[in-house]
Amino acid sequence: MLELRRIRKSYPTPQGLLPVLQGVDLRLAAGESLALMGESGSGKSTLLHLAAGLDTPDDGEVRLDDQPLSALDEPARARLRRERLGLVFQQYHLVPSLTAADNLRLQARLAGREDAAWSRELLERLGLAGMAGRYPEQLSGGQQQRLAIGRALAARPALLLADEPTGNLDENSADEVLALLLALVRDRGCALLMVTHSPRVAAPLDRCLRLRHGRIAEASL
Ligand SMILES: Nc1ncnc2c1ncn2[C@@H]1O[C@H](COP(=O)(O)OP(=O)(O)OP(=O)(O)O)[C@@H](O)[C@H]1O
Repeated sequence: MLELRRIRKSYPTPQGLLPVLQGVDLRLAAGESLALMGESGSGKSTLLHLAAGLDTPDDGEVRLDDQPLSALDEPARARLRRERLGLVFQQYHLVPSLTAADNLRLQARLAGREDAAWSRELLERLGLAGMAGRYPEQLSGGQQQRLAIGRALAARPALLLADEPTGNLDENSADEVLALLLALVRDRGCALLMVTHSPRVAAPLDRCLRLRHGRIAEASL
């Protein structure tokens, strides 16, 4: 499903090049869920952006559905993202001029997979059914976070990439939303790569990896 091979990535900084990823290998099978942990600044978000084809590695290869992303031009990468991936980033990137329901609908339509019943079910299961007609600014932070999760799942992606998807929720809501996210992902056979700082959030996932000094290792919680 997703494969990262010998990925290297550095950022230019005023002090010179900052090496962030220094030979990262990772494989995620269809339907598998994987937690990615590591200290702040260890490169987790960088890895997620590379996996989504939103940034390119300095060296190494990202393969999605056995296709090297580097072989695709940007429009083809964007199409692959729309049709195969769901993204939940720390900034929700909801469309402010669209209601909650329309944020979901737009995502599904862009992927050519509009499904009113599934959108309704998502809003319901995420506890947002009564808020379908509200605009993002009329929702609390936690509700926006749940809407961002719903939007990412609206087009039934094969792979969900999520960066701290429950980071803005209190512990009880985080547990609830995480359980729901895992149920939705498992129901659909969707693979999941989730960045988290929390061993508690990582625990129910199939595997856990840790980024350290630019490399990746199997982690125990
Ligand atoms: N565009 C950029 N230019 C320069 N440095 C960057 C850039 N993006 C990230 N970095 C640096 O690269 C390192 C890795 O950043 P990244 O956001 O991937 O870490 P992270 O593990 O996701 O951190 P956190 O857990 O705090 O979100 C950090 O030291 C960060 O300051």
